[in-house]
Amino acid sequence: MYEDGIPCLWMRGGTSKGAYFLAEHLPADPAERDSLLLKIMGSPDPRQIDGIGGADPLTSKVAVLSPSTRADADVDYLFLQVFVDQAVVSDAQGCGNILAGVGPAAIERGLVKSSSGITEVHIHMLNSGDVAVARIETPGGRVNYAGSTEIAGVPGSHAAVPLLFMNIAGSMCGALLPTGNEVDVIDGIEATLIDNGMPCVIMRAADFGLTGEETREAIEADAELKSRIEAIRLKAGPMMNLGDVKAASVPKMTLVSAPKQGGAILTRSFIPHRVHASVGVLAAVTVATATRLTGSPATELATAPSDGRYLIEHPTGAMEVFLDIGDDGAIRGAGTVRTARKLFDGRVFAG
Ligand SMILES: O=C(O)/C=C(\CC(=O)C(=O)O)C(=O)O
Repeated sequence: MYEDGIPCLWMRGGTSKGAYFLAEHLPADPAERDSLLLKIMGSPDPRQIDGIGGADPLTSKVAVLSPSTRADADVDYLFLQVFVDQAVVSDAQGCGNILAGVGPAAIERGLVKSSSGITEVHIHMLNSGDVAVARIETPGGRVNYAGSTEIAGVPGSHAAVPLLFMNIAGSMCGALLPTGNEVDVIDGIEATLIDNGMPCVIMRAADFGLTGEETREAIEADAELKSRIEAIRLKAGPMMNLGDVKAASVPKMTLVSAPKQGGAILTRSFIPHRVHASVGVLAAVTVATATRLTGSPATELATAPSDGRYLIEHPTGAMEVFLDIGDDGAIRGAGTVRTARKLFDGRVFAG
């Protein structure tokens, strides 16, 4: 049935890359769909040599788009993480980086009608049930990818894709603080279990003997550190209402330290086994949110900005996220700016 290939847009969204499909072009049955996606990406194989995946979790991602089932949205977006070296496809998280390509892809595919100038796309994120708003440059009704916006972790400059999130607390865990505590202790380590768009476990890098400035490669080479962090993750999963997370890509294990480049806080994020080359969008929003608690390890290390603009430092620079904080101190919304680029439009073959 798929011998003639499947229409596929290969796009960079923020600091990630992924395959964007229309749901109507994929099997409706999730098990059949996932086994097809594993073949397309070339998983399981650390090199993904027989597929289009980039042998890194950040380049082994899928967006499935369909007409929106909600009156307040233009398009439905299901995010799927295709594991590189395991035969696993997970919908247990969303992805704010791949989200940056959803508006452009929906317009390219005719799912969303463009305006001349800026097209505002309301995106129903199926993984969490929340709606995000993306503003896409569409001069003359065509998506424009060129521009002067730079984001850390991506060479060059491109058209800005502002993203706005509302009511994302408890996106996958049911509550901002799923255990009801600002701090829990797991295996002797103080941790904030929190979800403001992304389930994260936030711990001090110093509690693992790290400065927080170690490279992605150095951290990944430390097998003992990785196994301590994985043991904590497996215990945190059920505490966060995520159940058994052995085969899930969440929670993200985030080590924090005092900022080193004038930002709000420095991060190293396990996603969950490899270390992120930068930081996830919704993960950055969640870390910024943790710095506003009273007792979190993130709070004591952070330098709080006065204007709601949090620079979340990461291995390749810093990501700015904006928190819209009400007079009562509650976070009403969050935003960031990403860029996206269409890399390839064609048909992909599953073999
Ligand atoms: O955490 C990951 O696995 C990678 C992500 C997630 C993301 O974007 C987010 O947190 O919103 C990414 O940077 O693409």
